[in-house]
Amino acid sequence: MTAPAIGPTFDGEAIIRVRGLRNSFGEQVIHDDLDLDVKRGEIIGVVGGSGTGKSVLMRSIIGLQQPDTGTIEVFGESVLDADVDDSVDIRRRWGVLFQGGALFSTLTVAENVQVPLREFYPNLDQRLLDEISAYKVVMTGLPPDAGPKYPAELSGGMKKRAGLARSLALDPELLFLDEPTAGLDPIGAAAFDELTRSLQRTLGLTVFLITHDLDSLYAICDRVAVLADKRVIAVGTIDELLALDHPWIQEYFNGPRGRAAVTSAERAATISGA
Ligand SMILES: Nc1ncnc2c1ncn2[C@@H]1O[C@H](COP(=O)(O)OP(=O)(O)OP(=O)(O)O)[C@@H](O)[C@H]1O
Repeated sequence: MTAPAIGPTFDGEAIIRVRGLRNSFGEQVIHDDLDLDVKRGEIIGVVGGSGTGKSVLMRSIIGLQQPDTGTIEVFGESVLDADVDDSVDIRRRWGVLFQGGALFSTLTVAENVQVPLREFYPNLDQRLLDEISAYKVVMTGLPPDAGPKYPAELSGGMKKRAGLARSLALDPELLFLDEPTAGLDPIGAAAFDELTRSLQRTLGLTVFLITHDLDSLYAICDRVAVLADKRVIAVGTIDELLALDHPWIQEYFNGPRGRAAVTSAERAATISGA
């Protein structure tokens, strides 16, 4: 069964297409008959209560979690049936920022950015690796002298940017971000949102964004997918979701934090339009 179709009919190209996904750990069923389409070029926010399986969904899509059943296509290719060569070709085209950044603590920022480059292009010479990593560091708003620093020498916001720089190392078409603004103060989080939006526009990225941050949803997401009851119960713009009579959706978007996010989004729109 597909998720309720709400809002405009989806007629664009699906860069991610998930059908009938089921994931379980022992007796615990996380997803059951989950469907989701992600359109090329959009920022899709993925929300849901804690433990509803947002990260497991992302891990399934990127091939780190073998589902019980279902199909997952990315770039029109089946992720689950891909042979080793196809799998490398697919993985080369996406970047991932895991929850917490997951930087290698014993490597500098530049070396962290070079990890995927070395993995996928083992013959690149060191000068080129240094040039590419320096470019990615600056692209994510870090000062150029951040390259030789170790993660422990960076602030929380800088670590996130370093993780983002690494996820962009291979010039991906598709970016997976798992709670990128968690742990940042509101100003740092807003700056990271702005960076995500600007990179998405400049580089023509599609972004799969798992977040609890209502401000991020309002500020940068084109559509939002809601996980509940083991599946995606609705996908649409926030206005479209607000029109649905689902208790979790109403509580989430219309609760005190949701209303505060609307106010701050309206304020930001007024300032940028002034
Ligand atoms: N490798 C694993 N083995 C067993 N259970 C797991 C494993 N990975 C995830 N789970 C369980 O699957 C459920 C969904 O986890 P997941 O991390 O996807 O939730 P989430 O929606 O991302 O939550 P949060 O918003 O708190 O990060 C949780 O109950 C979690 O304990």
